[in-house]
Amino acid sequence: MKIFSAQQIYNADKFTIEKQQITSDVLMEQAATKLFEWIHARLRGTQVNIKLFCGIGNNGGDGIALARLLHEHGYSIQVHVVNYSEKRSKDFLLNLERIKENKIWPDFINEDSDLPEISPNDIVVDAIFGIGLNRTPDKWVGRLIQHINASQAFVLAVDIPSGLPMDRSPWNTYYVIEASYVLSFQVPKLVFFLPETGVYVNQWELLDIGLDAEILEKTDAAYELVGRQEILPLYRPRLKFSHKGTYGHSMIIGGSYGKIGAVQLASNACLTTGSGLVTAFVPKCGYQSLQTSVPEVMVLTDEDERNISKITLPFVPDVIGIGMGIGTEEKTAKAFGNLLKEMKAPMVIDADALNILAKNPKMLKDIPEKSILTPHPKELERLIGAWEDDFDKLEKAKTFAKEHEVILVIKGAHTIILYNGKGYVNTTGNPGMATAGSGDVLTGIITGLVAQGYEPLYATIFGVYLHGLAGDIFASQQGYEAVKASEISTMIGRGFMDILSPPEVVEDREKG
Ligand SMILES: NC(=O)C1=CN([C@@H]2O[C@H](COP(=O)(O)OP(=O)(O)OC[C@H]3O[C@@H](n4cnc5c(N)ncnc54)[C@H](O)[C@@H]3O)[C@@H](O)[C@H]2O)[C@@H](O)CC1
Ligand SMILES: Nc1ncnc2c1ncn2[C@@H]1O[C@H](COP(=O)(O)OP(=O)(O)O)[C@@H](O)[C@H]1O
Ligand SMILES: [K+]
Repeated sequence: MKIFSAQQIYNADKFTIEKQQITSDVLMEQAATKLFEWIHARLRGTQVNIKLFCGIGNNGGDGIALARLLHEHGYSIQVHVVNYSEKRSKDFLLNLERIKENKIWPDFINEDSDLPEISPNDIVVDAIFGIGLNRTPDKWVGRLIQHINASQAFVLAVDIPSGLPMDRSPWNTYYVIEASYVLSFQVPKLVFFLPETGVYVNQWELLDIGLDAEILEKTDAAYELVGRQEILPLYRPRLKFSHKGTYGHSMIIGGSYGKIGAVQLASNACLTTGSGLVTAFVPKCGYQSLQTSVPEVMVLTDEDERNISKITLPFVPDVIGIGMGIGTEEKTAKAFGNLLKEMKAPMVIDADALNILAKNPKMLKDIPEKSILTPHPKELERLIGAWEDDFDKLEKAKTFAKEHEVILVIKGAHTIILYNGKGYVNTTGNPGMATAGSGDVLTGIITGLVAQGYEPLYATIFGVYLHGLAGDIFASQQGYEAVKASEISTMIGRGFMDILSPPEVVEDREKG
């Protein structure tokens, strides 16, 4: 699903109005009706105080129109107009007139007004600012936002939590609504998925307000949200008359004394994802434990006992996954540098192999085309330098990925994959996966998919999704705390089954 910028949403808005020959207030009414239906389906007339805080732009207009619909259906409402500017939008004013015709008299909050009381049992509708926010809210509006956040009431944000800009981190982190739930119009917003801004969102859901399909289709979005719908077409079925050679030979290179488990995790995940053959290359000390723990994996050893010092491959693998537990010793860095020069097929580069690259930027030019780099935030910083905020990070990372022609995976709660100027935002995974070795499993999964013939970009998108899904399935059975990297691998098979199962079973995963 495409993620639009604010400007693209305004364009889609305008296009819809022109093509469908409607007026803009009709679109607002559609939006308000969808909001109303969502609330009504859950409350079913329950008597609870609904306090609507409405700005003076179109987000506020949505709020006012919603208030009218709630009132018409017998709900107890109070409308507070947050009067932060003289420049009221046309459709806000129209809806203000309509609500007055219904004998509802909003309370106007200005700079010197007392803040209205909010009980923890109230429902607050946040329609103060929408996607039009372009500067920090005034102090008194900020105080109101803090007052709402302190109320403990359920806060339903319209379109986007007020105070959250669409294209940068907030100017003042206290001046942003901490929404309990966000009902967002038509398309997801990038800020929902970034660590600095996603914290204000909690849960979100999209409402289809009828923006024209043609404009949604033809707009090129810089980011795409990856759900099951995007994943299923990437799946490559296993063929009846295939053999293990059909599914590729993966090489997993890594480990050092005390860190052989990382290779074990990656090799096991690689096999479980379907790689036909897997060979691990480790320092001598890893031989026995690997042979015993993952019997399906073939093992080659370095001449060095504790570290990788010279990588000699007796065959040409289809793909190499490298870096887990490998360390950053001088001799290891040299061996990795030589391998980069020799290898033509794409590699999946992780962990200390990334740290070696960061320390030796000259090596970057030797990375095989369409290789996949999987840094966590600290490793990313070593590669691309410090950033100002999440948007700056994405821009810097995009530039890096383009310059070196690699697929860059920024790992996190919503892992983002960058390639050739475009971003793919993952939707699976959970905080249980913040655990030792879960990155090693991801490297194994992606390597296993490349081995089977998935295009590197698709292998990455599919692999990141599958990894998170396997973690989600495990967590749904045993809870977040019990998620261990090795347990994620045990659910890879269930993950595939989930991806291939009929849609109604997995519908709930499409929400945030
Ligand atoms: N296509 C869509 O998705 C539709 C969007 N609609 C609503 O329209 C909203 C966008 O409306 P607007 O463009 O009117 O913008 P907002 O309602 O977000 O903000 C109102 C205006 O306030 C001004 N402003 C920005 N930052 C400010 C600040 N810190 N202090 C004071 N004033 C500030 C700006 O001039 C802005 O246009 C969406 O979020 C959505 O709720 C709906 O009405 C229907 C259609
Ligand atoms: N809060 C979270 N929500 C979802 N996924 C997470 C979260 N924290 C970590 N992960 C995932 O777990 C993996 C951790 O990788 P990494 O930090 O490299 O672990 P390690 O180095 O221990 O192997 C990544 O795929 C990341 O996206
Ligand atoms: K809002």
